[in-house]
Formats: sequence, C-alpha cells, structure tokens
Amino acid sequence: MVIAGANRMLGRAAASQTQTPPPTSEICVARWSRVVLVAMVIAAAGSGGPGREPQPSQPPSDSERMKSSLTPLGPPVSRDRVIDSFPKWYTPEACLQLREHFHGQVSAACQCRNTGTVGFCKNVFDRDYKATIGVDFEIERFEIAGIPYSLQIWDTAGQEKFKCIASAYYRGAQVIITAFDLTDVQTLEHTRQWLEDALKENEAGSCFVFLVGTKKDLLSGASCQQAEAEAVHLAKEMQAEYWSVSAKTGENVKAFFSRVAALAFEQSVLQDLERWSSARLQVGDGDLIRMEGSPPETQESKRPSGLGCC
Ligand SMILES: Nc1nc2c(ncn2[C@@H]2O[C@H](COP(=O)(O)OP(=O)(O)OP(=O)(O)O)[C@@H](O)[C@H]2O)c(=O)[nH]1
Repeated sequence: MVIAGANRMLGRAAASQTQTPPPTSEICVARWSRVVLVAMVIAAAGSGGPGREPQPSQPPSDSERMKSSLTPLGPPVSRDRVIDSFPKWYTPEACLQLREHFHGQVSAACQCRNTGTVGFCKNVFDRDYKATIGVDFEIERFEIAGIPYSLQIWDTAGQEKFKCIASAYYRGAQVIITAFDLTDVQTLEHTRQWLEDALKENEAGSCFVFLVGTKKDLLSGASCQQAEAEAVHLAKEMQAEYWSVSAKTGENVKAFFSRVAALAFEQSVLQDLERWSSARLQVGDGDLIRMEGSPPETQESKRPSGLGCC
C-alpha cells in the first residue's frame, strides 16, 4: 500500500539532521522516544550519545529503545527547530490536547533560553515516487523550552510486501503517525490497519497517535472539506489528532512536526520527573536538565551504559 507524502514530507521536515553529536561530557535528560511512520508514522526520540543512535538497517534493541537516554548538549539547532511555546493543534475537533501551554511541571523544570542559530533545513520536494524499501530513518534535532531534543523518525514502507519488515520497527514508539492521500479516500481506510499493527507492538495508551492527510496542495474548496471531514471522523475513532499537510508547498509541515516534537518532549520530561521523583531536578545554567540523586532501581538502570547520570 502506498501512501503519498510520507518520505517527502519527512525529507522536508527531517531536514539537516544527522550531524555528529557532541562529546558526552554534559548530559541532559531526554527519553528515547521514537516516531514510527506507518507508511508514514513517526516516533519521537531523545538522542543518545556519539555512536549510540540505532542503525537504520536494524530495529533498535530493547536497551536502545527503552533506556532514558542522556542527551549531550549539541551545537545550536536551526532557527525553525526552536520551540518556545506549545504548538497548537490543527483541528480542535480531532485533538486530545487542546491546552496551549507546556505542562506546569515541564515549564518549571525547563528554563527557556535563546540560542544562536545556524543554517536552515534542506527544503526538498521530490515529485518522483521512490518506494520506501523496508524503512527509512532520520534524526531531527529541536530545541524545546531551551532544552536540546531529538526525534528519531522511522518511516516504514507502506507497501504490503514490506509489512513484515515494517512491523519490526513499531515497538517502543512514542508517537505513531499514519498518513493517507487526501486525493484518494481509499487510502484513508488503510490507515486503520496500519495503526492497529503499530498499536499491537506498543503498550496501550503509551503512544501519541496522529492521522495525517497529505497532498493538500491538490485539493481545495468543497472536495478538500469533504476529505478532511471524513478524516476527522476517523481520527476521532482512532483517538488520533488530525492534520492536513502538503509536502509540495510545505503547508503545515513545520507546524505539524513541531507539535509532534513538543508533545513527545513534554511526555519525556514528565516521565523522567516521575521516575526521578525522589531526586532533585535542576536546569543547569539554562542548558541542561540536571538530575541529582539516584533514579529508582529498574532493569534499565541496571544495564551497563557508557552514559552515566550527571
Ligand atoms: N502534489 C503532491 N505530491 C506529493 C505530496 N506528497 C507526496 N507526493 C508525491 O506522491 C508520491 C509518493 O510520495 P511518498 O512520500 O514517496 O509516498 P509514501 O507513501 O511514503 O510511499 P512508501 O514510502 O513507498 O510507502 C511521490 O511522487 C511524491 O512526489 C504532496 O504533498 N503533494
């Protein structure tokens, strides 16, 4: 099954990623989280240290996937990846998070700060369709409320013949994005199956779910409204948040990925705050969320890791 928009949309949004991470001397908290694209689903992620990103050729191991990663402070991210305020939804009818601010605990833990910015993302739209073979992988770096944060984006193939490969990448996703072609309502139906497959591999209620209609540039007026109304209806059933985007014009792409990143970031911080509730948490010099004390004993924390807690 082919859903248009996934790769190219990612290409645009996943931009100038894959820069070499800095040395792991300073550490901040960000949980592994992944975005799985079910034919276009994403999983968000905190980036690991040098050489610690999972390789695109194989699904991440349990330790890579589950451990709370300790993100080194990186070089400044590009200006359009800086998120200072909680990004808004696209459709209030199909949105589970209508609030407009970061969770109070997250705002308190993070000290917003301005950073210098360098560069802009590559802005590519490819009109030729090249099928995803199995899975594509991108890392997109953000700065959210002054804290460096990375999304790992696993774009799984939409074609039926790659289904087995794709499903190996669903587990441990923090965000699931399932996409369809707004100009072909039949593709909307397929999103149910992709979502079901992705949810099977994850704990109930552990993922943010997004339904995304692509090729918005090809529709307007009543036909666009009609397609969106059907999508919003399905999104409500799926307990998903709905977005319409265009990879070609870039409409809503940045806003969408900002929203995904912000929700994933907030959840990561809240989970880490909960896990470390007995420890003292502090934002160090505006650069890092710094933990002191011992985290609760978990299987994760018992695993040997080169990334110690600061
Ligand atoms: N006009 C227009 N074309 C688009 C848009 N998004 C994708 N396309 C085109 O649709 C075709 C398929 O896009 P892909 O993103 O590769 O589709 P996909 O669903 O990811 O495909 P698989 O990864 O193989 O599942 C390509 O020819 C793209 O150029 C869009 O927003 N507008």
